[in-house]
Amino acid sequence: MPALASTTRLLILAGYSLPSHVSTWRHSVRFFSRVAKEHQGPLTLASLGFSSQLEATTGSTGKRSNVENSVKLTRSPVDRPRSIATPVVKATRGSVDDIELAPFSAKSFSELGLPPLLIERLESEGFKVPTDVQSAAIPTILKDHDVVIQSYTGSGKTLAYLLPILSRIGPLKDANSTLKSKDDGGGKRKNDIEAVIVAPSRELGMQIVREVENILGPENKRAVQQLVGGANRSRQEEALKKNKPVIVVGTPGRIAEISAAGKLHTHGCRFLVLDEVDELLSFNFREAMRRILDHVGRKSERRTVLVSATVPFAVIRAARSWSDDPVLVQAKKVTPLELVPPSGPVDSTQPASDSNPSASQSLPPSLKHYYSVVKLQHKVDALRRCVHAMDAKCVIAFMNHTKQLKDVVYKLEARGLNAAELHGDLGKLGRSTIMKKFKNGELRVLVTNELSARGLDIPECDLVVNLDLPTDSVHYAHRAGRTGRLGRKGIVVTICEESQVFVVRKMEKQLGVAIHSCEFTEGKFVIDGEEKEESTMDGVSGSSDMVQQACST
Ligand SMILES: Nc1ncnc2c1ncn2[C@@H]1O[C@H](COP(=O)(O)OP(=O)(O)OP(=O)(O)O)[C@@H](O)[C@H]1O
Repeated sequence: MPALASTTRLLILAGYSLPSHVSTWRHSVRFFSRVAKEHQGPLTLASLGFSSQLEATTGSTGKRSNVENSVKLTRSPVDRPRSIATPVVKATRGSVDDIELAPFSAKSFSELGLPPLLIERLESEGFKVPTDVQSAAIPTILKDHDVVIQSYTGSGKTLAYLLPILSRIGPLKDANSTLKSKDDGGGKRKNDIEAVIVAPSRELGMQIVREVENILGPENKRAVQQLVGGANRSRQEEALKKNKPVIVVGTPGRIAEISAAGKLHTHGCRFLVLDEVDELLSFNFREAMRRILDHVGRKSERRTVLVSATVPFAVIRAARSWSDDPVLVQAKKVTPLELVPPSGPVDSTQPASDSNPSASQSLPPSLKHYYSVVKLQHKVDALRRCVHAMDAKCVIAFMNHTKQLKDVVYKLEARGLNAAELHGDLGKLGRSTIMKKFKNGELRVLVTNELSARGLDIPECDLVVNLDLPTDSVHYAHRAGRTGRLGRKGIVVTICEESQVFVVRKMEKQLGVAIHSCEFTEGKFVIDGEEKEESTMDGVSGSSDMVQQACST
């Protein structure tokens, strides 16, 4: 009985009172898995016709029973399946008026069980409607589950984990939240940090800090402290001592360093977030990550959140060892980890197919992909022609080697394009100055390496160019995801040599997207062959729409 099975699975995750044989979380996962295996498919909240209104209830049971006032999802007034078709939502936030394809499903943040103070702050910052992944992740984390969040680039994963955290700790937390706080006699020391958020780059770390500060508001900014590498360490340590923040956000090396120096107390940490987790698993971060994981308390006593647009199976393995009965949260879908196939939930290294439909789930659907074949020595000129033909205003060009960036910048500037290089060898100040100039439109082209591929949120970016081929489809996805954020239109152009076209074709298959061949001649963007008509309608004209929108924001 598939319908019954699905409903039961929904009820379990949604926190409905369960029959006594599934009254504990462990039981429920086992039961859940059994039913889900019978049913063969992931849990879908919206498709089963439940609204995500949350109400306080008492008597929560099971492993998570330390949540005395837990929340439960209630049925919508009309108890029948709601359409899962993506609604067209007009953005209410000032700078995001151009959102056309925003993947929202819950109608408001208040439906998700967030405390009133936090909702007020969200509204004053212009956040009115949660995205799909936020609609799925917020109630799940509020229900005290460990999660792996996977959703395409620019879909709002940061707020998806920040909001449930801020509703449990810090100045905006739910006044009725009865989770043991550090002052409740929970055995924690006064200066213990309550949430540790780790990101692989300084830029991403700083971006997350800004997002937390925005939500907290100016009077509460001190509740969060950045601990990113490249910045003055003693100042960071001073700030920790003086401000006693509840949240720290930083890069693995710096967090590990300050922790090893005994200046950061994270043993009582209640939330550990690993953003861009697949990157954090890389060899470079191994030692620092080990230190962090060894000093954030027991996994049963904290909630662990792993996040990325690309989730290879290594992440699933890491989640199993670092977190406690985690679930995989995707937009409109929550799946127990034991049901995730060994190929991974989003295996962008394998061809997209019926059996691997999720390969394309790391890319925003609104993106258009093209490639252009040129000789090696004409690549930079092709980039220049591409920028002009698209009339793009905010362009990120990716290369593989830091040494070549400067040369490209010189060539572009010599042809009248404002450009700058961004890479890890620049100091923190230099990097942030360039980012500022790029964001405020002083620079038209940012020439960069893999450093900028992960997590950077520059909503105005209307064109991404691969001046060198990315090493694989995962890298392609993260680079491409710097444009087309939150439902905006975006264009990705890969400039390559004839001998590299087969690599583009391979990534096309793995990602499950069409990458059309194109040229830039006489200031025009020309799509080759039969693809021309289709793309001219919504690609070329789309690009000029996009550019106008980018200009107006
Ligand atoms: N509910 C919302 N309403 C309006 N804007 C939102 C909402 N949620 C997030 N945003 C904005 O959308 C943009 C993208 O969000 P975010 O950076 O969290 O995406 P992401 O999924 O983490 O992307 P990536 O995978 O590239 O890291 C940000 O500018 C953020 O402020």
